[in-house]
Amino acid sequence: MKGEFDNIPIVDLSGLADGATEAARSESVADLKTALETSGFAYLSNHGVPEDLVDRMREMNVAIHALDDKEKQAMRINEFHRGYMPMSSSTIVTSSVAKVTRPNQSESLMVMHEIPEDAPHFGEPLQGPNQFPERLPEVRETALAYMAEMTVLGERIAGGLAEALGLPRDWFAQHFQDPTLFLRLLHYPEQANEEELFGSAPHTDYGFVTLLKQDNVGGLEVRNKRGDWIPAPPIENTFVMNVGDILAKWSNGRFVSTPHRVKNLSRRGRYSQPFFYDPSMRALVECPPAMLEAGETPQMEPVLYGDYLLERLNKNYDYRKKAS
Ligand SMILES: O=C(O)CCC(=O)C(=O)O
Ligand SMILES: [Fe+2]
Repeated sequence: MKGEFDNIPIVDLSGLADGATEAARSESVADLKTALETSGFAYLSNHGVPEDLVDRMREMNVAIHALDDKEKQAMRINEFHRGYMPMSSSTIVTSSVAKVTRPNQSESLMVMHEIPEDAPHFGEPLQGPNQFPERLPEVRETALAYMAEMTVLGERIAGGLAEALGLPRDWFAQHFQDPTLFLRLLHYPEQANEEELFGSAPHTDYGFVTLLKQDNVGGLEVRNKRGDWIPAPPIENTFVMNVGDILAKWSNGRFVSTPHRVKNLSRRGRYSQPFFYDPSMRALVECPPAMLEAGETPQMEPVLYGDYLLERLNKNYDYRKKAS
């Protein structure tokens, strides 16, 4: 049943790899389906992303946040949502989970899909240049390689999700031709243990799926139906995957977008790197009639993913509020 869970299952994704047997594929799809219908969260093992690349990305994340403030400010977030966000610059006011009043205790570098300057849509909302630290040229290279691998994983997962919904394997592909990709390189300093003060306040994610790598500090928690916060500690060689709001709507509520939060009460900094795999800005998100059962009606009005996303971003990030 939805929301009834006390732990987050490990789902072996080897069945989604190219060349896997049909039996292995069915098993991965079935396990993914159960996890996403129940908790909306899963640890993914055998995901196919090289661990040395994941480790290099983590090292870059640590190096970025060790830069001095001047270097960070030089890449301060631009109107295309790319660059450095200082501590306390986002408050998740759209959270349906809690009334969030205190800003998140984190700093981050937001990297998105690259747009060549001569691309016809360069300059449109969220289609502009990334910003990387001048002193660390390897960051760009590593982030782009990491996003490319994570996109392959996202595509595989989308194939599995389509099958779990009774749709053809490639059903989502048409909506991900120019996927909207976010790689957020986060640092949560040690924080005070105060009420309503979080590294990341209780929220659900906006998008399709989130694929998170965290270090070994811990502090991520997921809320079940009873209202208990279930810890989601790191498990080696896995990603934590969760369903975002747009996938929950798209699947007519089959998959659940579950509240989660982060509090870093350890005595050291915590580093994490969520990758958000989202549809093209122009994708029309509309519940596929083929997945509806007799008598079932779509719960959502069709929406352009780009419109939906911009509305959320404009409300939650300080740097966008003046413009909106
Ligand atoms: O850092 C984490 O563990 C989770 C971050 C998160 O929930 C988010 O960025 O949406
Ligand atoms: Fe999240």
